[in-house]
This record gives sequence, structure tokens and C-alpha cells, in this order.
Amino acid sequence: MTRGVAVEATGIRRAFGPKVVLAGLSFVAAPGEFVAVVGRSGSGKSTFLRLLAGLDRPSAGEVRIAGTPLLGVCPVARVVFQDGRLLPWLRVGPNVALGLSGDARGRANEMLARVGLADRTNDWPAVLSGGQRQRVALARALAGEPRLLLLDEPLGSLDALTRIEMQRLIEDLWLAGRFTTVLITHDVDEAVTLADRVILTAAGRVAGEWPVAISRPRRRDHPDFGRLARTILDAVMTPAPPP
Ligand SMILES: Nc1ncnc2c1ncn2[C@@H]1O[C@H](COP(=O)(O)OP(=O)(O)OP(=O)(O)O)[C@@H](O)[C@H]1O
Repeated sequence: MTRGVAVEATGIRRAFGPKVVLAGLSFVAAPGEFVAVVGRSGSGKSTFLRLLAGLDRPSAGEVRIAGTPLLGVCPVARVVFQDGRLLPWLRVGPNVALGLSGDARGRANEMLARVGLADRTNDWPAVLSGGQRQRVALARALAGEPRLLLLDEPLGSLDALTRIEMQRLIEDLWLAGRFTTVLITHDVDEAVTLADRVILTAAGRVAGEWPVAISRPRRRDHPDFGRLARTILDAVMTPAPPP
């Protein structure tokens, strides 16, 4: 059973003063789908994610979550940012439980165990490694039982090995929870490893789209993997006209 919601963005335009960042972007994700977003730096990926989270409003166009127009902060979405954004004055356990009430607090410990950090609940964020901090951020997002998980380069600051471990963890958690997931990444291999579908943003729109039909867990030495990753990378590198 999927817990994920349908996501629909139609004709999204977002300008900051004269600067047009999104120029009529349209996007659909099915309930429980895992979509990765790649694109050059500055192509509007984070802006798009913030709009899906309801942390920002489009200048024109509409976002619908589970068929309902999004008018404020999306109540069923949780976001994980690159730096984790843990509160330094709260220990790990309270960071994960933040915003949860009553019975839901038990889930904080459960999620810490799921990300392998059950024994770190009394530690301060400052003593954790970068990978551990991102695990805590993931646990915090998942403790809120999101039906839409929005990941903005969550593994961008991690070393290569930790990154691969975290990719496996994200895939396992997603397979177990089947929340709809949108992952922004600069790493095309990461996108092809994790996503059901990869989209490319350029010139303020979705400029390319590739379903990933390789069975999970995916191996990078699979012949289709390298072929698809090269095709996507070539598209990312192709210069786009301004929006
Ligand atoms: N609040 C804002 N005010 C003005 N300009 C903004 C604002 N937010 C984003 N921008 C601009 O919009 C453009 C797209 O930014 P955004 O962060 O969405 O891109 P991105 O694709 O996520 O980039 P990166 O991959 O480098 O994180 C950039 O040129 C950025 O400077």
C-alpha cells in the first residue's frame, strides 16, 4: 500500500524581480513515485522544491497535492536540506521529536533506530559526523510520517562511501514507506541509482525526462545504467537558452 500523494505542478512561474527562474514549469509525480531532479546550478531546482513544500508561492501557476491546491505550507510534506539544519541547542532525540506530539514522540526513537543512531539520542549535533547529521535529519523528516518527502541535495556534503551508504538507506526507507519522493541532486549516478524517473530542469522548465527501468537494487556496472547516465549527463551539459 502506498502512503504517497500525487503531486501536480502546472504552469509554474516564479520570478524574483526581473529575474525569471521558473518559466511555466509543469510536473507530475504519481503517488509513491521517486523522482530525481537534475540540472545545472541556478536552474531553479531548489526554488521548485520550495514551491512543492509550500515554503514559497508561485508568481503564476498552481501546485496540487493529492488533488488539492496548495495554499500554505504543505502539511504532508517534509524537507531535508543539504546541511541537515539540526538545531544546535537540542540533543539528537529532541531534534528528531521536534514538532511531534504525544504518541508520535515514540516514533522519534523508532526512526533513530532505523537510521542506525539509536545510541546517539543524547548527543549534541555538534559531535556528529556530517553523515550522522544527515541521518538525523532524515529520521526527523520521516518521524513526521510524510506522504511527500522532498530532498534538496541531502547527500551533497558527504564523502563518496558515506554517500553510497546513505543512498541505500534512503532507498530502503522509501521501499518501506512508499512516500512520494522528489530528490534534487547534482550527481547523475545518484539519480539513476534511486529514481523511478529522472527529470532535467533548464531554462525554467522541465527540459528532459527519463524513466529508469533497471531493477532494484541497481548496480552501476549494469550496461543500461552507464548508457542512461551518459545520456542524462549529455543533456545536463547541453547549454540551455535563458528562461
Ligand atoms: N529569494 C530569492 N531572491 C532572489 N533570487 C533568488 C531567490 N531564490 C533564488 N533566487 C535565484 O534563482 C535562481 C535559481 O536558484 P535555485 O536555488 O532554485 O537554483 P538551483 O538549481 O537549486 O541551484 P543549485 O543547484 O546551485 O542549488 C538563482 O539565480 C538564484 O540566485
